Amino acid sequence: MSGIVEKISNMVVGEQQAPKVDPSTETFVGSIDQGTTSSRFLIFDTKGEPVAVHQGEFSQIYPNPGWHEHDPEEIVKSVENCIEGALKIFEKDGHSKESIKAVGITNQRETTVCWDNKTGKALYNAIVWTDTRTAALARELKARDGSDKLQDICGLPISTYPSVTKLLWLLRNVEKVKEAYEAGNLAFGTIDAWLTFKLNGGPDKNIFVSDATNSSRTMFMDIRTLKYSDEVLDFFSYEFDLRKVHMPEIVRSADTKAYGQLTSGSLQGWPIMGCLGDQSSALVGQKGYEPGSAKNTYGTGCFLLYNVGDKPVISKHGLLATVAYNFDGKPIYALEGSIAVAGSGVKFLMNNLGFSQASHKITELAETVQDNGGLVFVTAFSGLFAPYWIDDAHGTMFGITHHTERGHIARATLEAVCFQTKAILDAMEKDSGHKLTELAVDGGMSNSALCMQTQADLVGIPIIRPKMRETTALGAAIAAGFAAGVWKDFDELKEVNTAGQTIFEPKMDDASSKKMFKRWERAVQMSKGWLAEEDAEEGKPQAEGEKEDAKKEQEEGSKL
Ligand SMILES: Nc1ncnc2c1ncn2[C@@H]1O[C@H](COP(=O)(O)OP(=O)(O)O)[C@@H](O)[C@H]1O
Ligand SMILES: O=P(O)(O)OC[C@H](O)CO
Repeated sequence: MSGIVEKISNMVVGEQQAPKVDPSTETFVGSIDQGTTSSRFLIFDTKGEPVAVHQGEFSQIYPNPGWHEHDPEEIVKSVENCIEGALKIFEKDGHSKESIKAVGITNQRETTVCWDNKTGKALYNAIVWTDTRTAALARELKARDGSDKLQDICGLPISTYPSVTKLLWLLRNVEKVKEAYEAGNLAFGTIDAWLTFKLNGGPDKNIFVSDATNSSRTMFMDIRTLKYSDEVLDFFSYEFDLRKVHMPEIVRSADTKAYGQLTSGSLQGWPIMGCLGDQSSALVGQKGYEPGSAKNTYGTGCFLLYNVGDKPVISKHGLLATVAYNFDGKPIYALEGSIAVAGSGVKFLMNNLGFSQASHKITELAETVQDNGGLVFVTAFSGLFAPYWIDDAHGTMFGITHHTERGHIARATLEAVCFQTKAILDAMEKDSGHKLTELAVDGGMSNSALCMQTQADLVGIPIIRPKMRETTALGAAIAAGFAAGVWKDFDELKEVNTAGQTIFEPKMDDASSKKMFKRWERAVQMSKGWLAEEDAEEGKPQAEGEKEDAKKEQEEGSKL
């Protein structure tokens, strides 16, 4: 949570009810931000300032090495709690919910949910975008005839990252998913589709939609037509006929009707009018509307999006083509560099290695040393994503000596994201033929000034950090606000979030910066090939019976 939002939450606690403001004199837009580690609901005024927020974390489930799941029902509950929490603050401050004109949704992308479209019940946990259980399956798919043609259609290469491999794994391995498929009741969706379906009350209304920024992360969508691609569906249908799987209708990112409305809670009846995958949303929130503008969001992972205008650019250097937004049927595209581990590396030091209890303390620890002391941490917990796409690496530290302290490890963890960003910018320059002159940043990890200074030093251009860093949520509010007529065009947003920026200018000399990066590149090459074929074999989920047995054994054990 960015500092400014923490202040808003703290200010309100324990304060008296403020005098009521006439709702006809105020206008607000709500934004659901469903991220990888937490959900939030923010309420923005027309200047793009958040006036109320509530955030809640939910369970991260890691059943096997490389597996990462979420409970889809818990995600919905966390969103509902956040709406109630933020609304309480909002009303305590004297505002009325009647002045909230619409709600937008932004969400973690690729994460895959399968549910029964008759009962509305999820059939398995959501498989999270970081999950690498499909490494062997991805290799199998890459070896099939025609696999090299897919990226040109959908913008993404085959890897464990897009939703398709997750769906195929669920069809192969989860009995309930197979049964729903056989019965013709299997619904597949990313988190945006699941949330809109559930927030609309489930099967009764059966609102089943997704916007193109989310659909472009499944591999199923033709990035030019914004429709499901027959060629892609044919390619992936060799074992299961994917046309038998219900997939959401692809709609515009701003729409007055398609997303329906909230059917329960204090905002029951309020319309959902906007939807953007979180990285596209951050680009919109950073006002990256001109071709050539870019943003880098340091959240759980880190994602650099570069606006390429109204035609997709299919990367030749390890980047992805994605939809930036589609407000009016004229889609705008981005080149994307995706880094799997950013803030999750910081959390790993905290939760798994017990380095500290708070994220900012990791930065403080990193500041206790002058430099990385020769240590390089290739944080390939999910393999390495862009621009490398190495799926047979795991996290590896190079250069440990008797000199190495915890501070060096903290520093190397922050630096790993900066190195990958540098590699992505180099690739982007080759793909686009343009060199960026500055980079806008946001996301939790951008709170670390040390990390942002290192970033500026490594890429050699100024890093611009806005004061209000909830730009992801702001993007979805802008999408909903466009549909609701709160804002009419980008010009009206010119002044939003411009005051109080911090600019990190490059300070390191060129030779030292190049030397650091060269050492990183050597480490990346050396991390390749760790996972042998037998390590990458597909895992199986625990069968229901086995789960029960394990539970009983545990209970009996604890009685002894
Ligand atoms: N001062 C800080 N230094 C380093 N990392 C930080 C700092 N503040 C927050 N983070 C990291 O940022 C991440 C949360 O960012 P956020 O944008 O909220 O992510 P998401 O939207 O993916 O849930 C966490 O992993 C957290 O450890
Ligand atoms: O949770 P974040 O902010 O790191 O974003 C997750 C991305 O959408 C995954 O593609």
